[in-house]
Amino acid sequence: TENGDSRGRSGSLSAPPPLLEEAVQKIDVNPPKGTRDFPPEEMRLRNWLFHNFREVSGLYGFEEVDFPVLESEALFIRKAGEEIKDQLYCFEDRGNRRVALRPELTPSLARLVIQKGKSVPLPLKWFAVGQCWRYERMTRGRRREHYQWNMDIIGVPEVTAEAELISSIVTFFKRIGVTASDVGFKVSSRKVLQEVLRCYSISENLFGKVCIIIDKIEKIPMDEIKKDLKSVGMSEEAVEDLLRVLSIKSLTKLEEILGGPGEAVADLKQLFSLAEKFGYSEWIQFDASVVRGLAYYTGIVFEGFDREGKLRAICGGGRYDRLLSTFGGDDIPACGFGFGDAVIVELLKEKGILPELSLQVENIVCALDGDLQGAAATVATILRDKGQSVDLVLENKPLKWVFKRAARINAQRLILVGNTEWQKGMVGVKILSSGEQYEVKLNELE
Ligand SMILES: Nc1ccc(Br)nc1
Repeated sequence: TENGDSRGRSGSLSAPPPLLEEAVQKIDVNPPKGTRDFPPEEMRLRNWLFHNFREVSGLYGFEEVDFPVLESEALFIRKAGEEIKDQLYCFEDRGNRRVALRPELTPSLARLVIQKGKSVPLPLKWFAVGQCWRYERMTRGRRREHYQWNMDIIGVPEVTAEAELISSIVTFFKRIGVTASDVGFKVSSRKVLQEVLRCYSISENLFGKVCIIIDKIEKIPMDEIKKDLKSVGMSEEAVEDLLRVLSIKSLTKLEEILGGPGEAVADLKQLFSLAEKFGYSEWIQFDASVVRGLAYYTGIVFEGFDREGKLRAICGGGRYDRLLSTFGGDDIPACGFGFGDAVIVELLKEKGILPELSLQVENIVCALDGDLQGAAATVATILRDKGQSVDLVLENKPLKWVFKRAARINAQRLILVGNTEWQKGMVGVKILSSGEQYEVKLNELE
């Protein structure tokens, strides 16, 4: 050892020196800023939520897909000044590649669709549940990760695709006890914006930038919105007209203002008619101010909101017909949505409808004597092979301790392996809800 002293940590001559003297380095046991752990109770809630995501996706015939959390940074570099780009969790890896933790799932999905090419016949109905990241200055103390449920329909240009997607979210809400009195969907189309900008012969390449500015309409002061719109080249008159159009809440009014039935109005009328047929008319409303904050949307956009107006958007989505071609793929129409795992939980808490989810174990098996631990393991295996859940007590513990643990894990039955019974090939069974107890032959235990 360094100091030539052969005594170990205990200082006695006999103890050998410790094999590896690791300096104790007290670590921060909290997760990194903006991230969450999921201890058992939180994990049960998350699993319940994801189970409903998956069940609904299955009801709509969607197939699950997934992608790496780490993507090439290039997938998310768009020049429209989106928040998602400003907060990209990006870095240079050891191979000097620019990479990023994905801030959303849609670009990865688009990449995979292009990669698969003709080998996957259209239309595709894919869903994913994945963790997404942003690097935000912690000044606002907001999270840096959340899980998103995405559903996307690739290869369907008709509005039936958007109507189907909104239907799937309505189905999800109904499954978890959220009603049309709790939440709604604001629906519009970016073609509204397009038609206004065309009136002022504002070039299409400003379209993305203008959308991103408009998306902040409820987040920053109106004069800042106007200043930003002018800074991208819009005239005073164009800005005033645009803002007037965006305040419209009726399709009829929109048609008047736009001077007749254009594509935007036609699409929205079809969507509202399909909503009637799907049976979710009471869940949706036209609101021209909805543009969503992602540059790639090209048509109908929608967002789920809580009617009390206390929470941020619950979910959002829309049509993105140009995204695949901007990645070098074919010109394939697409639409989809993202549904985060955080706001919905806040809503359930607000409404007092969080599900009661507790650990449920069918059996707790305990050896009454130290030398019966092996016998207890045999009993546990017999039950598990029959598909029964078993918490096997792994040490010699007093019965008081066993009963306390049985209560904590909500065990339904206590299986006691004692010498007297075991000699007869039997075990003791206690039904913990009723207190009823009896002995049963091992080969009759079920
Ligand atoms: N896009 C994104 C990623 C992570 C969080 Br938290 N919120 C939004």
